[in-house]
Amino acid sequence: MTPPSPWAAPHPGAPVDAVVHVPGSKSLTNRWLVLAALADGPCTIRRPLRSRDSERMVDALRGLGCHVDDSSDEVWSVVPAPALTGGVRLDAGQAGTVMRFVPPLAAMADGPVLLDGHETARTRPVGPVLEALRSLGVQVDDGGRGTMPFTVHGRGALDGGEVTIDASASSQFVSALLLAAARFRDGLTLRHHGVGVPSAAHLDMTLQVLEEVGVRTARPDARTWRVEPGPVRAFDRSVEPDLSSAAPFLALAAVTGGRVTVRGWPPSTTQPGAWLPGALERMGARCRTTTEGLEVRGPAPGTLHGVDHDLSDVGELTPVVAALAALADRPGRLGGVAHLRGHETDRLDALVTEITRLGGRAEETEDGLVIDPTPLHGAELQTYHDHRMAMFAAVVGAAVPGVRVVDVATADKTFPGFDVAWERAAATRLEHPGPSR
Ligand SMILES: O=C(O)C1=C[C@@H](OP(=O)(O)O)[C@@H](O)[C@H](O)C1
Ligand SMILES: C=C(OP(=O)(O)O)C(=O)O
Repeated sequence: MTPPSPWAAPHPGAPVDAVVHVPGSKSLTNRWLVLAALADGPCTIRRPLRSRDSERMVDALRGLGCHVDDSSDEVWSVVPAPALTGGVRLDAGQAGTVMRFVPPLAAMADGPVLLDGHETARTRPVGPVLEALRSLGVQVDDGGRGTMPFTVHGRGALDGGEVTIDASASSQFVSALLLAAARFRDGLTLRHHGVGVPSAAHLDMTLQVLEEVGVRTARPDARTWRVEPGPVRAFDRSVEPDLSSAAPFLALAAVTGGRVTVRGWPPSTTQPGAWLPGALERMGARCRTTTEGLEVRGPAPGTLHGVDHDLSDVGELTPVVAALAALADRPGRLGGVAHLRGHETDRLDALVTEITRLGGRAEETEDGLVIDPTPLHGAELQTYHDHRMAMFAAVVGAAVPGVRVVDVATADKTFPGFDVAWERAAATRLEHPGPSR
C-alpha cells in the first residue's frame, strides 16, 4: 500500500526493542544478474532483492535476450542468451548499477541498445564508461553529454585490451567494465587516473563476485585492475541482506537508546555496512553478534557522540550517518564523499537543506559536510526522489517529534515497504532500558 505523503515519521519517545529483517542487497543482486547474463549456463540467485533497481536490471537482461524467471520471491533463475540481442530500448530507472553496468553488456549485443532512465538519472555521469567502450572500438551516441539517454551500437563481441578512465565520480565505472571483461577476447587492463576512486567496499565486492564465478583478476597497483579472459562459470548463489538498508534500523537503536537486531548479518562481507558496527561504537553504541544477527544497543538518548568519519570507502551510508551526526552531542565532520553530488540527488546539498529546515546547523565542505548539532524541531522534509534521503528523514523523526516526510515511498528503490517495516520497529519498546540487559 502506498504510504500517505507527507508521512508522519514515527516518534517512539522511548527506547525501541526490535528484530528486523531487511531485503537482499541491491549491489549483490544486480552484480549476480549481470554475471548470470554472461555465464556459461543457467544460474540461480537466492533471496534476491525485488525492488525498483533490481526490476530494471531484470528487464534489461530480458531486453538483451536472457530468460529470467523471477516469479518466486525466494529464487530467481537466469538462462543466459546464446548471444546478447540488440535492437532494443532499455529503461535504467534511477539505478546507477543499471546505467553503468549494462553498457558493456550492450557493447556485446548484436545491434543498437538505447538506454534511458528517470529524469533525475539523466544528469548522473556515465561518460567514463562510454569513453572506455569507444576506446575499445564501440560506437556510442550520447550527444557528447556523457549521460542518458545514449545508444551503444553493439558489435557482438569486444577485443578488450587496455583502457584508462577517470573513475573519481563513481566506483561503478570501474565495476561496470570489470564485471564484463572476462568475456572480452583479450580481457581488460583498466587504469584509473584522477583523484581517488570512491566506494572501495563496492570495488572489493566486484572482485569478490568475479572470483566466485572463476574469473581471474589482479590488482597490479592501487590504480590498475586486470581481468583475464575466460568463461564466467554458471552459479547458484544466495544474496546477503542489504546492510545499507539495515543502517537506518541500527541508527534507530542508537538515537532512541534502544536495541535493534538485524537478522542474518553476514559474518564477513564486502558490503559497506561492515563499517557500521565500528562507527556506531565510536559514537557510543554497543554492538555484538548474536545467534540472530547483529545487535546494536544505543547509548542513553542525548549522549550519542559526534565524531569525524571518513566515508570515502562507504559513501552510500552518508545520509544515515548525517542523521546520527545531526543528533549527536558535538560537531562531526563527514569527509571523502564529494562524489555524492552526483548521486540520486546532490546529497550534500540536500542534507544541508533538510538539516537546516529542522533548525540544525550543517555546511558543505569540498568533500563532505560539517554538522554542528543543535536542538532540532519538527518539519516537513523533502526526499528528492532519493531513497536514502527518506531513510535520513525517518531516523531524524525517531528522535525529533513532528517530522513529516514527503514521498517516503521513494525508499522502494531499494526497500519496498520501508515505511511499514519502520513503523513496526518504531512501535516496539524495550522492557528494561538501562546500560545492561
Ligand atoms: O557498485 C555498487 O553497487 C555501488 C557503488 C557505489 O557507487 P558510487 O561509487 O557511485 O558511490 C554506491 O554508492 C552505490 O549505491 C552502489
Ligand atoms: C548511490 C546509490 O545508488 P545507485 O546504485 O543508483 O548509484 C545508493 O543506493 O545510495
